[in-house]
Amino acid sequence: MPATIISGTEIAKQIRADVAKEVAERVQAGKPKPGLATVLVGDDPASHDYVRSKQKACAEVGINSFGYELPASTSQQELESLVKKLNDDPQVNGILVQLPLPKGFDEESVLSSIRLEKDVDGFHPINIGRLAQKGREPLFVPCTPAGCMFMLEKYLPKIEGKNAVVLGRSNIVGMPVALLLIRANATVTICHSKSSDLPGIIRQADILVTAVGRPEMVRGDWIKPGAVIIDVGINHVDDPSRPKGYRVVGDVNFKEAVEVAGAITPVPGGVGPMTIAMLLKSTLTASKMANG
Ligand SMILES: Nc1nc2c(c(=O)[nH]1)N[C@@H](CN(C=O)c1ccc(C(=O)N[C@@H](CCC(=O)O)C(=O)O)cc1)CN2
Repeated sequence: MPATIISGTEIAKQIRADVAKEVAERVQAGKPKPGLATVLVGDDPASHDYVRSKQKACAEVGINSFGYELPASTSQQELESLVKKLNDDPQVNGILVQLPLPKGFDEESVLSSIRLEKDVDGFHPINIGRLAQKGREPLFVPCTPAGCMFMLEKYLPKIEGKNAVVLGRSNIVGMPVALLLIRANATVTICHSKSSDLPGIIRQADILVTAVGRPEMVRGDWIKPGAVIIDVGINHVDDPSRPKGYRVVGDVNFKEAVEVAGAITPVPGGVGPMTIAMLLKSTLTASKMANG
């Protein structure tokens, strides 16, 4: 039997509706609207698209968004001064600096300059550090990993004791998702491009999260029958038959994997939409922390 398709689009729609409802109730009760500042540096087209989508999503759920677009020639100091100004702005509950920053910026320093209470992206080194430590709680968790866990928990009632394999070790996805899986009491293996015998490692996975950026790298015969697969990869592959000249595929060969897995996220329409839904949820949480 083919795998259940985990539709991020549908789950995200529900989360967005819940956020919209709560925002409307709060505004009705006299609370201020939540506010998200988006900071975009440079002219990377994908980053522009993502920030536009985030601003549109904010508008749809009643969150104010304040967009800041800076040229790639902006200095580190100018960027951090903007963040500091936003830290002090009571209308801004969350600050999102779109990543990656253009070459030459000290990303860690920029992320560290965001006030912890406004770090809705969860990338502040203190929030990440707390995520990595037992008994410590981050104020916010990075949005894509949070979205992965939300989907996983919906389809797998018990994560505890399962073998989870994370393919990829990026700061944005691989490492934080591995930390979240450990917190959920899974037995976690992180593997990457330098690991030997990737197919052998992946065949042990009851849960597989891929975030490696290699189009359709994971083949169907690498998958343990019944596994739950969360494919975070967004890879553009040339396809002259498509209007844009490319199609978007994940890190997993979907056609093959769907015949073996128990459940799988599609690309597009899987983890991507969850990233933005979790950002809206975190911005609402930040507003509640600030305004009661
Ligand atoms: N500050 C941040 N920067 C980046 C993050 C982040 O969470 N915070 N994540 C990614 C990009 N990203 C959001 O910023 C993002 C990526 C993909 C999607 C999405 O919905 N993708 C669609 C497919 C899009 C396509 O066709 O190309 C899908 O998967 O259905 C949303 C947000 C890096 N930077």
